[in-house]
Amino acid sequence: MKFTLQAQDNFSRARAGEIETAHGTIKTPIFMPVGTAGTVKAVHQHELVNDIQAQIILGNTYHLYLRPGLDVLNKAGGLHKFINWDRPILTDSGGYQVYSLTEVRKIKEEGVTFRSHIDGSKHLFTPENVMDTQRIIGADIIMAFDECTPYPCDYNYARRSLDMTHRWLKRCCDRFDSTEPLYGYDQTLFPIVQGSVYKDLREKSAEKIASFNREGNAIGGLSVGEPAEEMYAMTEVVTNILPKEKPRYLMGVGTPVNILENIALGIDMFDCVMPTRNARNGMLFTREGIINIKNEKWKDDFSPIEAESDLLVDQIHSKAYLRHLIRSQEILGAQIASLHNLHFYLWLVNEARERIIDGTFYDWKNKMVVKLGQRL
Ligand SMILES: Nc1nc2cc3nc(NCCc4ccc(CCO)cc4)[nH]c3cc2c(=O)[nH]1
Repeated sequence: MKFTLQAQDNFSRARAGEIETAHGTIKTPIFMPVGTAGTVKAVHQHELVNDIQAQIILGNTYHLYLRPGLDVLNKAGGLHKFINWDRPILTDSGGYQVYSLTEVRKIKEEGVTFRSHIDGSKHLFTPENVMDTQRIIGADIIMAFDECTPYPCDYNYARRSLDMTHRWLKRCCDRFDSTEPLYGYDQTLFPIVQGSVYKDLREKSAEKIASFNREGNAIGGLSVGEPAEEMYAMTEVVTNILPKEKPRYLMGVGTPVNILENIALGIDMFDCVMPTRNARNGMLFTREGIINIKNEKWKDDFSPIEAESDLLVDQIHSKAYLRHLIRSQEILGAQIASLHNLHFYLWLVNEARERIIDGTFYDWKNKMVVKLGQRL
């Protein structure tokens, strides 16, 4: 994997670049649609995801391991072949999903035991077997097995948690560096910075992660309920330390405003379920602000969903029609709203990229942050 920096903003830490992977080049800043179980929910034909020019999609080790399972993925020749997607894929390592999706779980030095949220069966994830699993899935970029430190937590818990994440990272690197890719193309392992909302722990973790000298670095333990100001403060501390010449991936972020503020703090890669998960209950992100399409005020508004958008469904369908579909729980409503939101997120980060390159990012970002935060 190769990262090329193409432009650096003069008034912020924002930068534009390109990441070359075995499945093609990603232009940054980038938003990665979350295709949890091998698809982007409600937008099941990923030809549609193609329409929205998604450059890379995100999968989850936890979900894919449970269903369809490693045997099927191995026989398919990996996830790319299984879902017939020939562009880059990134998989999260499962640490966060076990923490956020399962009740019964135990975290020990060896790893995490948990019960499947699907059928209650018992499983153990360790740094080693999560590396082996991500080799079988075959994503271009894979994540280290970490503990996403819960929020809030006291200082001592955060310190012990990040020390274990660092020990697990060493085990991930040893395993990854001593195994080969299974399908003939290289994969890249990103370590993950933790440290909760404690400045000194974030500095310690960022220095430790940077010392592993991997090809890209991720920031975890944020977008877990902390106030946005805390998120920005921790991102600023960490991007101060992570090497400039490597991509920085802020996990699970976020709202359009979160994304713009973190681009200005030097983040290159984002993922979040928000655009698709919130779309299903009618939350639409637009250039002018947030629309709750179920609101009475759109009942007889026959204007296009978003006239300025170059997405077909935004132009040919009205707000009134989408309101009707969502209120009627029609699948088409979820599909249109999900497509719209994904397209908006991809437009937003591409617009940011172009403005970083032409030097107009900073003023535009400050204007957009005001507009994007308002409820229409
Ligand atoms: N391996 C690893 N993965 C992570 C994924 C994350 N995802 C998040 N936040 C997602 C938060 C999130 C969840 C749901 C919705 C939709 C409902 O409004 C939006 C945001 N934080 C995260 C932290 C980590 C982390 O430390 N380590």
